Amino acid sequence: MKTASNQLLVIFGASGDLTGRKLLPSLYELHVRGLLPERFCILGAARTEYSDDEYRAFEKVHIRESLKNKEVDEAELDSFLRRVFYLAFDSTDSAEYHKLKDRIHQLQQEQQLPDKIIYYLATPPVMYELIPTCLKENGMNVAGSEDGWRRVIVEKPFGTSLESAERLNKHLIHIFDEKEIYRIDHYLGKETVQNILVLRFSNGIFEPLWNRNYIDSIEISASETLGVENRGKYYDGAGALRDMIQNHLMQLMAFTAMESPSVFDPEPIRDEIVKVFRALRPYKTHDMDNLIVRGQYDGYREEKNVAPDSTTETYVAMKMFIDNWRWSDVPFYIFTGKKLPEKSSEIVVNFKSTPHQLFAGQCSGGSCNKLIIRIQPNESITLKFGLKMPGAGFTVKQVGMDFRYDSLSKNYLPDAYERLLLDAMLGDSTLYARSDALEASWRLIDPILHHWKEEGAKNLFFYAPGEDGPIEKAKLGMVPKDCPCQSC
Ligand SMILES: NC(=O)C1=CN([C@@H]2O[C@H](COP(=O)(O)OP(=O)(O)OC[C@H]3O[C@@H](n4cnc5c(N)ncnc54)[C@H](OP(=O)(O)O)[C@@H]3O)[C@@H](O)[C@H]2O)C=CC1
Ligand SMILES: O=C1O[C@H](COP(=O)(O)O)[C@@H](O)[C@H](O)[C@H]1O
Repeated sequence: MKTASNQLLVIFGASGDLTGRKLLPSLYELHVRGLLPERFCILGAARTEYSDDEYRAFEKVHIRESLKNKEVDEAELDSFLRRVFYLAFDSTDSAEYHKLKDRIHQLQQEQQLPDKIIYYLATPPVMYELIPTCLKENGMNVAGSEDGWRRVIVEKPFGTSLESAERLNKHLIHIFDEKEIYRIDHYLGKETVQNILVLRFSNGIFEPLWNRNYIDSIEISASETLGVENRGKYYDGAGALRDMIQNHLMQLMAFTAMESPSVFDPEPIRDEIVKVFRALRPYKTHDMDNLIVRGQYDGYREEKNVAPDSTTETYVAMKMFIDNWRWSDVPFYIFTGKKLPEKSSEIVVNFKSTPHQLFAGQCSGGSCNKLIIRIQPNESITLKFGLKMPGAGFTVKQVGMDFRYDSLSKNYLPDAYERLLLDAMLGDSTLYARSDALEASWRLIDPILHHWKEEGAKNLFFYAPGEDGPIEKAKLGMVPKDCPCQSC
C-alpha cells in the first residue's frame, strides 16, 4: 500500500459540524490504523476563539460522539489530538491571512513538516471562491520549494447551477492547477460504491449481460428517514435535486453505466464518467412533468429556517435515459427523499424476463432476475432468481443469493471520508469529481430547476412523513405492475 508523504492539513471551518462529525473522526481512524504519515499535523481555522488545548477538548467530545459504537482508546485519542492545532481568524479577510501564514510557518519549523499543504474548505459555500482568492493574494496557493505542493479540497455543494459551477471551476483553475483541486462527493468514498467497479470489471459473468439486450431497467435510490434537521437554511435554497441527485446519485449512475476504462487510473476513469453524463438525454420542457415527480413532506414548511410557503422539494423521482449504444431506451429510475419509511441507498438492476413464461408464479412484465447492490445500511449484494417451490407442481418462488459485507467481519469498513481524505493526501483524485463531469451533470439539472421555478407549487405533491409516494412513482412506471410472482 502507498503511504502519504509528510504534510499539513489546514481545515477552514474547523469549528463546524462537518469537521467535528466527519473530518476529525475519520482522521482519528486513519491515525489509529497507522495510515497517516509520520509527520502530519492538522491546523483548524475558524473565527471562534480557542487555544490549541481548548479546541482539542472541544473536538474530543465530537470524536467520541461520532465513534459512539466503537471503543475509543483514550491514549490513542490523546496522541491523535497532539497532532491538532487551531488558529482563530476571519478567513473572509485577506488582510488577516498573515496570521495563517505565520502559524503554518511556525508549525512547519516546529514539527519539521515539508512545504506540502492541503487546504480543506469546510466552510459555508459562499466562501469557496473567497478563501482561494485570499490564499492567492497572500502567495499561499503555490509551494515555496521544488518538492512542495498545494492541494485544495472543496466540499459540496459545488455551485447551485450550471453557471455558478462553471464560475467556481474557472475561479479555482485560475488559482490552482486542475490536478490540485479535489471536489468531494462523499458517496464515491463508500466502499460499496467503489465495489460497483470491481463487481463489473473483475468478473466475466456480469459484463456480457450489462446492456440493453438483457437489462430491462435500473433503479438507483437513496431514501432517508430524517428530515432537514438543523439545515433548513441551506436545504430550503437547495432541495433534493441539488442536494442528492446532481451529485451523489448521478455519480452512482455513472459508475453503473460507464464503459470500462482501459487502465485503472484516475483520468481514464473520469473520462468514462463524463461520457455517461454527456450521453444523458436532456429533458424537453413538455416531458418534465411526465418523467419527473417532486414532493414535499408534510410539516417541512414549519421546519426552522424554512419559508412558510416553500416549494422546495424533499423528494424527487425521475426517469432518465442514456442515449448511447449500450443503454439506448433502458430507463434509469433515480429517486431520493427525506422522511421516508427507511434509510436505504441501493442500485437495483432489473434483468429482462424470459421470452415465454412456462410456470405459474413466474414474473411476466419486467423480471424477477435482479441484482441488488445495497450501498447502505446492511451493505450487501444479492442476486434474485426464480426456483421451484418444493412439492407438487411447478410453482416458481423468488430466492436470493446473498453476499453481505459483514461476513468479511475481520475487514474494517472505513467511513467514506477516511478513504477520500487519504486519497487526497496520496494525490489520488480517482474518487473526486472532475470539472467537466460536474458541469455536464449541471447541464441536465439546470433546465429542471428553471421549469420548477416557473411552476411554483404546481405538480408538487405532499406526502406524510413515513410514506414513500408510491402513486407518484408508479406514474413513471417504476413500481412493478401486479406480477404473478407476488414477490418482486
Ligand atoms: N455538515 C455536513 O454533514 C455536511 C456539510 N457539507 C458542507 O460542508 C460545509 C460546512 O458545513 P457545516 O460544517 O455543516 O457548516 P457549519 O455552519 O457547521 O460550519 C461552518 C464553519 O465555517 C466557519 N466560518 C464561517 N464563517 C467564517 C469566517 N468568516 N471566517 C472563518 N470561519 C468561518 C464557522 O466557524 P466560526 O463561526 O467559528 O467562524 C464553522 O467552523 C458546507 O459547505 C456544507 O455544505 C457537505 C456535506 C455534509
Ligand atoms: O450530502 C448529503 O448526504 C446526506 C446523505 O448521506 P448518507 O451518506 O447518509 O447517505 C444527506 O442527508 C444530506 O442532505 C446531503 O447534503
